[in-house]
Amino acid sequence: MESSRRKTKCCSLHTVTFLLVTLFLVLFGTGFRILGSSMLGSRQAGVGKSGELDGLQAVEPSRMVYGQPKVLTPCRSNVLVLTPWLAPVLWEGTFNTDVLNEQFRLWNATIGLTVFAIRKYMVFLELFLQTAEKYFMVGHRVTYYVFTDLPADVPHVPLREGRRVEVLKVPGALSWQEVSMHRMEMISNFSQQRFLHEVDYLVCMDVDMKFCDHVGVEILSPLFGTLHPGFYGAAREAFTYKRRLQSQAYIPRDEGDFYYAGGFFGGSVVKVLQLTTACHQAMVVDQANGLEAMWHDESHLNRYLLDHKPTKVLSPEYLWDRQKLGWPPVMKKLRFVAVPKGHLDIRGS
Ligand SMILES: CC(=O)N[C@H]1[C@@H](OP(=O)(O)OP(=O)(O)OC[C@H]2O[C@@H](n3ccc(=O)[nH]c3=O)[C@H](O)[C@@H]2O)O[C@H](CO)[C@H](O)[C@@H]1O
Ligand SMILES: [Mn+2]
Repeated sequence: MESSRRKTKCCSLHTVTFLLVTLFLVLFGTGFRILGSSMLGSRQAGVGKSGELDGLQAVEPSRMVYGQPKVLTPCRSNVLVLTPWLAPVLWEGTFNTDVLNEQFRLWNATIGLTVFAIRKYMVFLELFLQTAEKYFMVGHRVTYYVFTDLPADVPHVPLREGRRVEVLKVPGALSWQEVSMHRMEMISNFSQQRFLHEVDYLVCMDVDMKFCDHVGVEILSPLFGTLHPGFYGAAREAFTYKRRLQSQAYIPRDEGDFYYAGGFFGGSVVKVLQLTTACHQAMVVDQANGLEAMWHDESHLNRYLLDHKPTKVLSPEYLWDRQKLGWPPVMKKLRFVAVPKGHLDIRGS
């Protein structure tokens, strides 16, 4: 009797000890993991505190745990993930945001975003900036370059740390086609004067849009374009390229890789400077010859990106129109979508 009670006592003592040890290990383990992940940046960037070794400093190797890329299991089987010139095509499921963020944070790159809000298009700017603060390059340094004829009307949107708005005053008395086309000229001029000295990358976007999901450093590359949502499944003959032989934007029917959208392109400042300068010059030549491409700047962008292959191509997840196109299952995320606009109303002066 006595021995069985002692046995029970002994057992419960063991159980308590076991539980305490387990609790200690779990807490210690979790604490260590939290500490480890929060220290990842500093460990990668520098040296451990106790890392003095005979006057030499020992650098702890960085450690990051994430799912293994599987050689025999393609990340997406129903979409093109690589162009014939080996540029990645960005779709949800093809990249790991944590890995990319870690790489870019070490480098501390600054991203410039150019957006035009001229005349009535100012109405789109507040939602654009608010949603950009939620989804665009979160955790990185961002400068929004707002080109406008109405500097006093630029909304004051609360910004995260390391982010700012720069207002650039430009003339406003242009038709909407002219505004759209003059963007190339203005981005080119400001790239030379300022952007080259202020930011590492430029991302150029339409303003009549809002962010709905993550758009991060995965897009950054020397030169990138975005698949137009209306043509990603179409044959090249159906693309609305400029088909007049005399135009600088001319593309024959048996040429063309993709139809890129005018509303989202970018790259390093040098590459964007080259692109916008070339497109602007091509438009000047066309104008002198009495030609205006049907899709204006977009036609010239397409000609340029055919000759200068982009180093990354963004899928239509990055530029979508839900009103026109719904939400097909191939789009796992809709990241940046059109805000409906009454064309005649908004485009009038
Ligand atoms: C999503 C997309 O790929 N859009 C392209 C498409 O039409 P969109 O119909 O999207 O062109 P749009 O009316 O949005 O004009 C392009 C952009 O120019 C700016 N703007 C325009 C007029 C104005 O009065 N004030 C002003 O600020 C504004 O930033 C606007 O977002 O084709 C255009 C050329 O025809 C451009 O290539 C656009 O980038
Ligand atoms: Mn637009």
